[in-house]
Amino acid sequence: MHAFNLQSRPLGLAERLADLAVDALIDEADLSPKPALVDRRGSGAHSDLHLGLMHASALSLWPAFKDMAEAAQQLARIHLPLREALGRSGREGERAMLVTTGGVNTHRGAIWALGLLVAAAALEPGSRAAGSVAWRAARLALLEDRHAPRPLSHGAQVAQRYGVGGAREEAQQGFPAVLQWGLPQLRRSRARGHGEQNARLDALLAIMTRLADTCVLYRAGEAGLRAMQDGARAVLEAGGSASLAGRRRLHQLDLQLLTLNASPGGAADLLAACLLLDRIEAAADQGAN
Ligand SMILES: CC(C)(COP(=O)(O)OP(=O)(O)OC[C@H]1O[C@@H](n2cnc3c(N)ncnc32)[C@H](O[C@H]2O[C@H](COP(=O)(O)OP(=O)(O)OP(=O)(O)O)[C@@H](O)[C@H]2O)[C@@H]1O)[C@@H](O)C(=O)NCCC(=O)NCCS
Ligand SMILES: Nc1ncnc2[nH]cnc12
Repeated sequence: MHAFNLQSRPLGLAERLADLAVDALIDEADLSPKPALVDRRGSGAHSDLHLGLMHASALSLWPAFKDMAEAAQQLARIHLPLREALGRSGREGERAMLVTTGGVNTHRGAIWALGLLVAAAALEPGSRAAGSVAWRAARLALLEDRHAPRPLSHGAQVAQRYGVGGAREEAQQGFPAVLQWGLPQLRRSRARGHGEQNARLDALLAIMTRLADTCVLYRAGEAGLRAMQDGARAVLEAGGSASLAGRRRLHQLDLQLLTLNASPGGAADLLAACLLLDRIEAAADQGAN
């Protein structure tokens, strides 16, 4: 079911992609129990976030995602004018998010990742394999938007301090955390019959085993990042979130990350990217265009 399918006229491609992106964000927010993140149980390591705010934020981004997909359809190739059009829509999306949340950053990384992916999918509607979409998104991310402000963001501070590439590099490399870890784990856990919610949790954990999450680094340094990566690996090695041993480990990881104030917000964004790519590919399998 999609958030905006209430109108009677058939939806265009850009609208359907925006629906899929918003759905992926809402499904990520709802997924529970996620370690130290906002979910149905509560606010995790965040004092300024809650589930209703995550939903409202996701819904506020629909016009920006639609605009990005439309720009890709209209400009129809990977070049600077498209990259800069995406930057404008992305900044417009950030403004809408901040108005909706009263100034709280809920989805900055997600606007970037899902925006690029939505545009990449709209560029070539017949080519929706996850790897192909991510590769086009990477080529877009490699173009330098001349109008992008360069604030000393948390990500930029962490990049200077620890020499990690963060959200920008993850996109420029074609979303390896999603393509190599999240998506294969999602599909493996589904194939083992673990149930959709457990498969999504396992995909999040698989992303957490590898990601240099700048949110975690900013809040909890390298010790926090190690705790996130090692703890996520321990859950998967114990059998994943569908097993009793894995659930016990997941509970321990939740407590540990809460103690460290280490929220894996970047991994959460990339889980949403993973769900989006999975659905775009499934739409292709069903012959949608
Ligand atoms: C290119 C940008 C993504 C800017 O990147 P930069 O690193 O400079 O900026 P940040 O503001 O730090 O945002 C990056 C967000 O990306 C997520 N993330 C973190 N690590 C990774 C990773 N390795 N790979 C992918 N994604 C990652 C993460 O987002 C989540 O965390 C957010 C909360 O973070 P923060 O504000 O630090 O919050 P708190 O710790 O809670 O702070 P306090 O409240 O405690 O103070 C949350 O929003 C999640 O989404 C990082 O935060 C891009 O934004 C950009 O250039 N935009 C310009 C517009 C544009 O061109 N758009 C293109 C449209 S396609
Ligand atoms: N569920 C979540 N909790 C906290 N930060 C997030 N950023 C994106 N999704 C998030």
